[in-house]
Amino acid sequence: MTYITHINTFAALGSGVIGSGWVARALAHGLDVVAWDPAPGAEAALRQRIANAWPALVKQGLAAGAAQSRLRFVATVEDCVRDADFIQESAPERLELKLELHARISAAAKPDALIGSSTSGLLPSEFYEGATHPERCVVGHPFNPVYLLPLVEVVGGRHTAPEAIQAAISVYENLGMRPLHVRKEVPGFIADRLLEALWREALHLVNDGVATTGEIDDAIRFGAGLRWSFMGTFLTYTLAGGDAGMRHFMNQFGPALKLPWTYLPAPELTDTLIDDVVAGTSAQLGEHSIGALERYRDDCLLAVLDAVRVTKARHGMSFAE
Ligand SMILES: NC(=O)C1=CN([C@@H]2O[C@H](COP(=O)(O)OP(=O)(O)OC[C@H]3O[C@@H](n4cnc5c(N)ncnc54)[C@H](O)[C@@H]3O)[C@@H](O)[C@H]2O)C=CC1
Ligand SMILES: C[N+](C)(C)CC(=O)CC(=O)[O-]
Repeated sequence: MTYITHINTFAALGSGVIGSGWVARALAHGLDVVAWDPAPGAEAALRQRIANAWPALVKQGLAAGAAQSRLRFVATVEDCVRDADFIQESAPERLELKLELHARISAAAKPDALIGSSTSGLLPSEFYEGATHPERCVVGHPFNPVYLLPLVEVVGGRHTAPEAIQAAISVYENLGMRPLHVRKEVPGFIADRLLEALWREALHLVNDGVATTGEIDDAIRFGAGLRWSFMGTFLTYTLAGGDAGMRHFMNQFGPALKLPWTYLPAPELTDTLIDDVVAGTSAQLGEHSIGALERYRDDCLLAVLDAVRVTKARHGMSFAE
């Protein structure tokens, strides 16, 4: 089976925070967009959100023919999806609601139109259970604001065809995104599992009176947050091991996982796990030396710091705010 990957018409169901972000991204890429949301006043709210996002999209660069006027708001699910080449659902995070909605969407859609859900963690095998042609149904989990952040996690369910995953990846790439195929259908996928661990600890810190929410946010935005924009945790910690890299880092800081600093259970640091981590980070290092990556990291940090400073000043803020 082949799926539609050359998209002219993008359908968006649910036009809240995430749905409106998808609409903005699709419009900025020069597509026709059809949207549906059952809430009273949803169309006006959507158009307002798009207008608010548009200056950033103009700055980023619009595709030829991109226009806010290419958005059409319709009255039913069926009108929204009937002629769509690609469908993205961003309805509330409730299993029963998504189950019922996807049965309706998939029954009315073209059989070769891919269907993506923005869910943050519900499992596609569960909420696509009643779908027609479930083999073309995937999760495409985006990050807020959807019109600027590139990451989209692509997850298949029990019935999803491997070709549908590849086709969805190709569609998201054409929308300027950076798809990440989550190969196992696990709750929270990859990114939210990481974010939730941080979030849970942040709430413990507040609950225990250790720090205010502002202090906790400062702990992120003046430290790890700056480097996370260009280097992930594994490679960052490889550099933190000095010239000896990840194996030295694991020897030195691995035992602290058992103290424990967090309220979450730590994984067993088996030889296999350490070897896998070392092998993975070695592959990430490739031909680069630690020194070269340190220069790259520092260069990036300076550029990010400068960008943040200049942007804050433009908005009337000091760097420390
Ligand atoms: N807010 C976030 O940071 C992120 C949310 N998501 C996911 O995106 C989805 C939507 O979340 P948000 O946009 O944050 O929620 P939201 O509450 O901002 O928007 C949900 C929209 O769905 C509409 N709606 C209500 N019943 C509906 C139905 N039966 N069918 C279609 N639409 C319906 C509501 O009127 C509302 O406009 C959820 O699955 C959520 O897990 C994914 C990534 C990030
Ligand atoms: C809070 N959240 C789980 C809905 C967040 C996400 O899913 C991704 C994001 O934008 O942080």
